[in-house]
Amino acid sequence: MIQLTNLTKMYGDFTAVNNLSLSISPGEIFGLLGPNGAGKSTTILMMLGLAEPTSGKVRVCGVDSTRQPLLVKRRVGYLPDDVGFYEDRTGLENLLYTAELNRIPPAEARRRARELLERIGLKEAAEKRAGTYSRGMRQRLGLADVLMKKPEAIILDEPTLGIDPEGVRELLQLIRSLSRDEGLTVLLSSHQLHQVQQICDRVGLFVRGSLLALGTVEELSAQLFAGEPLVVEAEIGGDGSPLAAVTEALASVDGVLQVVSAAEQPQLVTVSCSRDVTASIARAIVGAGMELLSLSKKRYGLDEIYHRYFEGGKRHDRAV
Ligand SMILES: Nc1ncnc2c1ncn2[C@@H]1O[C@H](COP(=O)(O)OP(=O)(O)OP(=O)(O)O)[C@@H](O)[C@H]1O
Repeated sequence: MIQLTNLTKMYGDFTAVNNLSLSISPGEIFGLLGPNGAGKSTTILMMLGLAEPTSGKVRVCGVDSTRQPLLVKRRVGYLPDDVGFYEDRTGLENLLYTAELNRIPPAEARRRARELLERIGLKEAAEKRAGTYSRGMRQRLGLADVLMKKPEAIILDEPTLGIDPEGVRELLQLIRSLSRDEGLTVLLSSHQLHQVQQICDRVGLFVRGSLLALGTVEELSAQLFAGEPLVVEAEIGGDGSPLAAVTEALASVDGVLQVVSAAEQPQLVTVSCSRDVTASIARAIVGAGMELLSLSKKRYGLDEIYHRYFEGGKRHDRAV
């Protein structure tokens, strides 16, 4: 449904999107994720035919967006991060105006608008002026607006921005159920991984114009943290700091790279290993007469992805 092939966009010497290849299937909900300035909006503009790629190809709904931008616009719904409505017209009137622009016959337009307003939870507010809507209500009206013309795919740029947590939850569930019920392909961009990952079938992590990883959130963490040392955490009973004793006990365990503990939690000893030697660690600690309260493998997940890539932590330069 959406096919990007070696897509690159330069602004002068600056590469905003670097050789991006991506394929999104019909009915899929795909999250294009990345921190501010990653190149998400630039990619979306190229998909919509609103920006010309420096090189590479972009096809949406089988149409070359660069060559036939008007055709793409007819088939794809686009929700920008801040939707413009006629503030002094009601929600319903705004939808009817969109219908008119898309040459939808009046009776059908009215039926569809009412149906959508109910679906998005704005039935009661249908006759209120859009200028009085909250940010969350505006985004939901925006969603109804893009659905008026029955698009095959919708592209949402930062749809959850500025909405309170309950509003975010409602909006995301709405996007998911619309996609499922109508077989709609959804591409959404966000720098809020925690929020959107729950509804995305797959995500692509985009940093400084390059796609660093692609897949489900689990696959993403496996790709991003492959080659990292395995970390095992051991909780040792008793008073005082067991660090010296654990270090000595593990000195002969092949595969152990480093043994550390934090001053504020001396009983919790963190062991970095080049491979999974959890069982040997357990044997060595117990064999040295210490009380092993717990032993667990630390899994890299959303928190680490978030910290490392979205909050400006250490950056990987490996691209897929
Ligand atoms: N018209 C332009 N001219 C020059 N540089 C641009 C232009 N548009 C975007 N950029 C630069 O390209 C990079 C990517 O911008 P883009 O808006 O695509 O990122 P983004 O991931 O959508 O970020 P945000 O979440 O902040 O919108 C940024 O460094 C931005 O400053």
